Amino acid sequence: MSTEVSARSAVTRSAAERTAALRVRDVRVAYHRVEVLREITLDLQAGEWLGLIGPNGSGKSTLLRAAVGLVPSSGRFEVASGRPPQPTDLSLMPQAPELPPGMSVVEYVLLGRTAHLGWLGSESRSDRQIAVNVLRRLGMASFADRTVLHLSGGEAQRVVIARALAQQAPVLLLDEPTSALDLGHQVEVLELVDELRHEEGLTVVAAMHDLGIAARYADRLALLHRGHLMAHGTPEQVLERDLLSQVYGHPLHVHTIEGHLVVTPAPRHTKERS
Ligand SMILES: Nc1ncnc2c1ncn2[C@@H]1O[C@H](COP(=O)(O)OP(=O)(O)OP(=O)(O)O)[C@@H](O)[C@H]1O
Repeated sequence: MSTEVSARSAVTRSAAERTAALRVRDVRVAYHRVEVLREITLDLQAGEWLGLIGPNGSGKSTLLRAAVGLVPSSGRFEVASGRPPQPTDLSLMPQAPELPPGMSVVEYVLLGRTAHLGWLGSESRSDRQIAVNVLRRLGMASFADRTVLHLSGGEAQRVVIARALAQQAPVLLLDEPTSALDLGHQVEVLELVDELRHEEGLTVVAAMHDLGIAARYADRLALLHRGHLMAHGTPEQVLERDLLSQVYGHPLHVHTIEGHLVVTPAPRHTKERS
């Protein structure tokens, strides 16, 4: 079942395609001949936030990794001008990157500038300033000279986000960016990304497991299940109780609390007392 919720006219669709920051066309990925992404087609407008949701193993990371060429795919990814993405077009914050031992935080964040350096080029003072500014905006300026291996899980995750932001690509791909963060830091990071979206027209694709948080920040959600795009639309359209219960394999409730969507598991069936 595929639910493309918004039916647009052909005229509107071609206009939207022209302004898309990222187009995904019939993308398929197979690992060892087992297909894990099947005919994914999506358009992302400049400045839009797309939330990528779905159970474990549904294909979220694979889609993000395929977009930056880390896994081979068939079909097409295209950026605004209709060409395939170059390293400066898309920035991926991977789910669990290895942090190089012996590297300081600021050196690690500077790796985000690599896509902007020429062959054998080295970082300039302005690259360093960009890295320091990103760390400052994430409240991590005082960590700049610490070694990356001596960070807590949440601190390390924020440093990985800093590296992705330092790349200053127009499209930011975040793979579970806040899974290791406490509530305060979750909001801080997501608000910063949202600010950059509004200030600089950054386009965001964020894979997240917390459906309520995903709904709060995303303009649209894309729900993956076993490599299929099951639903695609506004959070109100996609966070539908029966669909989510089917996809997640457990009865779920969808509530609206103080204007925000919240998804909770239904309590397990308990035996009625006789
Ligand atoms: N390198 C690989 N080799 C073989 N199979 C892989 C590889 N990477 C991922 N897979 C498989 O591809 C499918 C999709 O995985 P993927 O990591 O994209 O899912 P996900 O939605 O990001 O999951 P999660 O929410 O658990 O991070 C899974 O069945 C997974 O086991």
